[in-house]
Amino acid sequence: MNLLPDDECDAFLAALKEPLPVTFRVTGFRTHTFAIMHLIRERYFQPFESSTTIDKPKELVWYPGSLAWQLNLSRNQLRSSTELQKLKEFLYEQTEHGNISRQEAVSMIPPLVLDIQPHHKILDMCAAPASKTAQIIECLHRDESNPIPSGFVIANDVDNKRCYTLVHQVKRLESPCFAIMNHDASNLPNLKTNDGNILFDRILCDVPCSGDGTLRKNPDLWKKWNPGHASSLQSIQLRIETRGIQLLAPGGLMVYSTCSMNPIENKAVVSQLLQTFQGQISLMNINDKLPGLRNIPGLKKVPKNMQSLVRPNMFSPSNDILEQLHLEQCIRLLPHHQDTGAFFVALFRKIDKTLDSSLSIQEETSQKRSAEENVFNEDGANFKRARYHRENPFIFFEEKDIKRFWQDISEFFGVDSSFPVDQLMTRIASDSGRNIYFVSDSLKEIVTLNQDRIEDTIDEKFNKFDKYIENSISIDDDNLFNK
Ligand SMILES: C[S@@+](CC[C@H](N)C(=O)[O-])C[C@H]1O[C@@H](n2cnc3c(N)ncnc32)[C@H](O)[C@@H]1O
Repeated sequence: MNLLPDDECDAFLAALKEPLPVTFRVTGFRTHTFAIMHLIRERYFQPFESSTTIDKPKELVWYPGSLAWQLNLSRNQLRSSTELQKLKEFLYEQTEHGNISRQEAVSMIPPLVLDIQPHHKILDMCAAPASKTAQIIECLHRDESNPIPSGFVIANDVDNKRCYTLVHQVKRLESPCFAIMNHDASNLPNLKTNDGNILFDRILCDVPCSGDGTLRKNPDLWKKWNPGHASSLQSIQLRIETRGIQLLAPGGLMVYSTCSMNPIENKAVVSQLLQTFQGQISLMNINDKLPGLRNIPGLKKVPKNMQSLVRPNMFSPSNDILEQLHLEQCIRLLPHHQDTGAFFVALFRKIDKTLDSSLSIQEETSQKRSAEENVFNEDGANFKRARYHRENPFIFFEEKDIKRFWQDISEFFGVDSSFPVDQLMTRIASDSGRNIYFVSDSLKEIVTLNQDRIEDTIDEKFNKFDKYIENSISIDDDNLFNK
């Protein structure tokens, strides 16, 4: 099929048959991050030095700060190893504390190419279970001297249950600059601010896909795979990606990624998007951003025998157009390149000029397409959209709350009088069992200005904008004093 050079086929197939090695990264960019990494190297990597049976850990050289590592062991081998008991316990414990993330190597790539800065407004369109969202939040907080950056991250997922997993994963990071939306990403509503609708500086579009890049981790996929799978997902992938471009600010970057090797979900989707937004977006070169990462350029043409379920945008455009698209700037990571799963990454930049009015940010239309049509789980299977539950309102502290609660709390914990009390909120109007949350001022603006949409749409029994604020600085948390 010409998916890879002939002389790499044997290595590719051999890698696919091997279990996936364990990879992890130490989270964040703070001083303690480097202290934890030092501890791991000095103390927990010791058994590898003396062992004759296990390979030494390998640094993922393209990940900044020497913070990501690969063990030449599968999860099962690590679980059953007595030699590595201490490392195993440490990894488990530190994962619970949010200091370590057991993330697939290739899945770490998309957030890295976005070059995230603390002032960026960031959207993660298909975010659950949040491994990349966590990475994005860490980048936003990379400047230790500024604990509440002006930027923020909105993470969205259509699957209501998976949004709770998202909450669980991300709350360990204790960021006041993070909110979750639960919505079909292909029809995401605009979010209002005092300056108009938000256009995002950075967007991660990690779409639902057929997932054949995860064959090493999910061997069951060998039995389930069929070519129609990718074809049926292509339409939603394209619609999500299109909405992403509409929500991207001029000059902003959007990364499109899949854990699929299928050109129908990768090259064909990227090529269609470039043609739709011709002259308004450009494809960026990723290779120079991650030195040391082995990969293969994006395919120029979709192999003919993959076009089993035919739509026009599954075919390659004419050679003239192809030459202008520069699809070779996308990257494909294959399992034999550096002993990982497979992945596809494309990076777009929105050209810094006013958009053609037909493509400008669309006010959400209550699309006639049923929501169910747009919902796919991780295996790409269409599932029934979960019924949405009414979420509690977001109630920011007012003068009466300050008198009733905050005085006692702040005295007890010795909170500085400069603490921005008006950025505290609760989710329950009554006094009983209240959790108190802290959000940054930019996030407060978004929550306040978009609150009405929640009620409107719930009345319609169709969830258009339903979010959970989860920054989880509860009052018994030591971090309250640091914020
Ligand atoms: C590949 S996974 C995302 C993985 C995630 N970015 C991470 O790094 O942990 C794709 C996600 O898309 C979600 N999804 C499926 N259809 C969607 C849609 N129409 N809109 C938004 N999310 C969708 C799925 O629920 C799933 O959580």
